Amino acid sequence: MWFQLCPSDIVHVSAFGQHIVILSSETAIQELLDRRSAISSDRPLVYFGGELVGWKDSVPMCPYGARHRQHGKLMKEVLAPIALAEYHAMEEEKTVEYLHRMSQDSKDVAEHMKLLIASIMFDISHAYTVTDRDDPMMKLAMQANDDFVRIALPGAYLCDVFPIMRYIPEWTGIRFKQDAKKFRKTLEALRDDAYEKIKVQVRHGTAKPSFTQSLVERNQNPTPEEESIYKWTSVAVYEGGAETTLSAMESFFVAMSVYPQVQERAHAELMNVVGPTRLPGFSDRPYLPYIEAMIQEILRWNPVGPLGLPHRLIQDVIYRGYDIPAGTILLANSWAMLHDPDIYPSPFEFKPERFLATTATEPKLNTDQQILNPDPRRHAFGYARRACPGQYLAEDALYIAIVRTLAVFHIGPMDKTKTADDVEFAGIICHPKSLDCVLSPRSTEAVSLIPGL
Ligand code: HEM
Repeated sequence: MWFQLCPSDIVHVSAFGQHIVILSSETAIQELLDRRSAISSDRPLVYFGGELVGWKDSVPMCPYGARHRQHGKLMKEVLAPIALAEYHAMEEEKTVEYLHRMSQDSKDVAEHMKLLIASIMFDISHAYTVTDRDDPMMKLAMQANDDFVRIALPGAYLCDVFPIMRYIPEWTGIRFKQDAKKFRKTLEALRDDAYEKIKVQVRHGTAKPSFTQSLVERNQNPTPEEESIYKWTSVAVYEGGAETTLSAMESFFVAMSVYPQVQERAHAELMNVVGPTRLPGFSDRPYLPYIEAMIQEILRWNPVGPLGLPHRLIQDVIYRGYDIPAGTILLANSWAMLHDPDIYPSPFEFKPERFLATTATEPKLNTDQQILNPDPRRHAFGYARRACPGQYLAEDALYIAIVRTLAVFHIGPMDKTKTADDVEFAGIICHPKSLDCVLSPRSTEAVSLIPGL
């Protein structure tokens, strides 16, 4: 492995012939990912995940080209603004079910959140109702997600670095082949089971409206390639959306438990705008600037994907006089950019007000004339042609879960001595190391806002 001297805003690591370049400035990202998106919109096809497990056919991982464009068109359809508005009523309903569960047992916050997010994503993709934490479809999807997180890092398995190892036969009992077989089985079940059921329902005229049902109905004699794209795109709604939105929700709970003053200000805004006699809904959103700023701060404070997902260069590039060869994996260090103290003063503090309109006397530019506190979603949702297609659905889900939780519950730390300095996050999809917060009803009146209680 070697490192070499390169422009200060990129780090070039090379190991066993594989080049990885980490981009740590806005300029590097603009130059290498945004402007040159045509040559950096590919994904690295890591042998283990891509080839052996089969991720190479899915939206997040497939190479750039006709298949990706087709995926993209379908994703735009299910996530179009008009479709997102149609999901609002369902999201409000699912949030009420979540409040019910939380009011009965407020201990396992992460489990309640998983269930809420899975129920929203599966309703959109398959009109499938997730019942409880033992739901078979949710378990399958979570397993596939765990497998993905394990294998998504280039080089996670030795056979990625030494492709010759792929020829070691399975009967030798070698670990990576056994793992691959298990992961592939889970992934194929997730891709096929629910889709095949909906196909039968469409034939019998009993399918409920959903994204998958619309894909099956529009083309009842698809080619194998078309059908494969339909299946992978419908799975992408859950696979792209669940773990990521969950990570952001977990950051919200952690932030509220260690920044009580932020929680109280957000609650006060809710009381001013919505009042204590009803639950907040989507129609209140334009009138809640502090909550909106809080969503931005959640995405900045603990970016869900600190290094995003890897891109791959398809041709040689020169960046500030420095040669970067084709095949290089590009990683955007979004975390560094969202914690740059020259751009986001006091970057480790959770301060939603940094995104509110400042007074005339407050500076908007730093001494280098760079804009202070720009919208973090520029980095949080990735870049160019591979940018996240689910951004607005994610923000809707975060908004409704946040406002309704705050309207009914108070969030506090399990351990009262815990402060913001004790909070730690880890992972390529970044989760807090522990989610030790407790929820208690704000008041009897607040709990009585939950319909049906
Ligand atoms: C807070 C929630 C979310 C965050 C922070 C997030 C972030 C990201 C990031 C950083 C990428 C990589 C972009 C790149 O490589 O440049 C990505 C890709 C992707 N996201 Fe999201 N995401 C979220 C929610 C969602 C949701 C709700 C969906 C689907 C409904 C979704 C679907 C996808 C897909 C399909 C890709 C792959 C895009 C491609 O390669 O063409 N994401 N997301």
